[in-house]
Amino acid sequence: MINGRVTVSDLNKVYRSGEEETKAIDDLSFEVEGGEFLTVVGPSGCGKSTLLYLIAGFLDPTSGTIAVDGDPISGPGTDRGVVFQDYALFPWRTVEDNVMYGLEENGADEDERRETAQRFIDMMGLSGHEEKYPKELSGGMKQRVALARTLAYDPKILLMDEPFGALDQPLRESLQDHLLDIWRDIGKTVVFITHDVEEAVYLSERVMVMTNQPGTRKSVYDIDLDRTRSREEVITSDAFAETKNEVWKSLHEETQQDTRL
Ligand SMILES: Nc1ncnc2c1ncn2[C@@H]1O[C@H](COP(=O)(O)OP(=O)(O)OP(=O)(O)O)[C@@H](O)[C@H]1O
Repeated sequence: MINGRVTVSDLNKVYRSGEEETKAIDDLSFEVEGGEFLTVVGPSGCGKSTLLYLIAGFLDPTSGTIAVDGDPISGPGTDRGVVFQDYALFPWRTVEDNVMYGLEENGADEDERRETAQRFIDMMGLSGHEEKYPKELSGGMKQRVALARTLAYDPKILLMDEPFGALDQPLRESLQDHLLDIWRDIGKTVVFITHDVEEAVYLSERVMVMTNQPGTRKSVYDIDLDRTRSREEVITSDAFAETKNEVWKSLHEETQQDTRL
């Protein structure tokens, strides 16, 4: 059964260090359908990464629940895979060994693991680079290794924290298209975080805009674009421009109120 529905209910997160309290997430509720691509945008510091780490199970909520297919989570699990902006690869492992890492726990023998890793290395266009180390790779290649490593252990849900934020525009666009192809092929739920409204609208089926800190849901947009068309046709269409403007306006209202600026 492939599903991957994420249900966030009455979520609150307060960070405490000594006397100081920071309320990062305030009473946030939303649902992501199995197989859906949802992007979260919001002002800096509104709690986007916190939200992703809570869904990943790396952090515990102060109150509220997060459920996957109806079961409340109580920590990290292989049903959820995280891709970070800074790749988080093991520098001492080759590309192949990085991709094989997530498979080491699941009981498959070495040949099986190698075969699975190779499939995802090929899928990400990294064939021929199996024996290289992260320091020998470009940023775009490192991010493709990180994505291959996460996809290889077959999580139902991909949690992506500004994964293309460190890349230049052409690489960013090429990885966005690659991600969309993979998402269409293998049907994962994606929760994607970005600062970039154009990226959000281009990639997603829905975009959620968060308020200023403490972050909660401000607005949600259904993105209704003809996905059978090329990037150029989509990006230059009136529908794209209109949707992008709406999302931008909603986000801009929040950044205008940011007292730290
Ligand atoms: N470990 C921590 N201890 C205390 N406060 C924290 C901690 N991590 C985050 N915060 C605070 O919680 C709030 C939300 O942070 P978070 O990193 O989730 O926001 P963000 O929306 O991802 O920001 P950005 O877009 O700038 O990356 C911020 O005010 C931040 O300073």
